[in-house]
Amino acid sequence: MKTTGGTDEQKRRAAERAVEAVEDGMVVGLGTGSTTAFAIRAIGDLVADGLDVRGVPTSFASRELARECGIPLVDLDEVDVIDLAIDGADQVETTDGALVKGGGAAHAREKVVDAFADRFLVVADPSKTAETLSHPIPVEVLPSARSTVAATVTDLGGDPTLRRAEKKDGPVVTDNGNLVLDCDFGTIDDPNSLATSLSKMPGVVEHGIFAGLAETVYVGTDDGVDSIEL
Ligand SMILES: O=C[C@H](O)[C@H](O)[C@H](O)COP(=O)(O)O
Repeated sequence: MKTTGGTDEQKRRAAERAVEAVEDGMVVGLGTGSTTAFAIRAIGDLVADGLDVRGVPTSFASRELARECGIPLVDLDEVDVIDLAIDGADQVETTDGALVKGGGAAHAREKVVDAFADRFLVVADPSKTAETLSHPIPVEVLPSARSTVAATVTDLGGDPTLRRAEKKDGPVVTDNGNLVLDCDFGTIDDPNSLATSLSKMPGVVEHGIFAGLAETVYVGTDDGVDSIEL
C-alpha cells in the first residue's frame, strides 16, 4: 500500500531542507512517516545544540521518535499557534500541490495539525510526484460505519478495501481506534470535489486528501532538492 520508491538520501535531503525553516521559539507540527522521521531527527540535533522549540506530534510513532530525539513536546490543545508543520505525503500533485496522505493511517491528526499551522511544508521524494492524483485515498471510518461508508464510496465510483494489519489478524486500527478503507478512485481529476464528497459521508472521521494546505513541497533528488512553491 505505501509508496516506498524513494531512497533514504532523497528523503533526508528533502527533510533537512524543510528543517532550515525551523527557528528558535517556534511550535512545530511533527508529521508521520519515513520522510518526516528524517526531519524529526534533524530537529532533535538542533535541540541538542540549544534550539528552543516545542513539537506537536501527529501520531504515536512521531511522538515516540520525537521523545527519543529529545524534542520537548506539547499537545495540540495546549498551544494557540503552530508556526510550522513538516509532513510527508504518499502522492503529491505537482500542479497545485494537492496531496494524498494516510499511508501510515495518521492522516486524521496530521490534517488537524497541518491545516492549523501557519506554514505547512511537505517533504517527499520523486516517486511521490504525479501530474494527477491516482493513489487510493485512505479514509478513516468509525468501526460501526465501515460497511455503510464502503457502500457509499462504491456508489461514488470508488473501490474500497479494508486495510489489513500485517502482524496481527484483522484490520489496522488507527491511533484514534478507528478503521481505514483504502478507496481506489482511479485518476482523480478534481481532488477538491472528491474531498468534499468524502467529508460529507456520515461515519467518515477523516480522509487523506489534503488540498490547498501546503505552502511548499520539497522533493529530495539524488543531487539536491527541488522546491514546488504553491
Ligand atoms: O499516515 C501517514 C502519513 O500521511 C505519511 O506522511 C505518509 O504516509 C508518507 O509517509 P512516508 O514518508 O513514509 O512515505
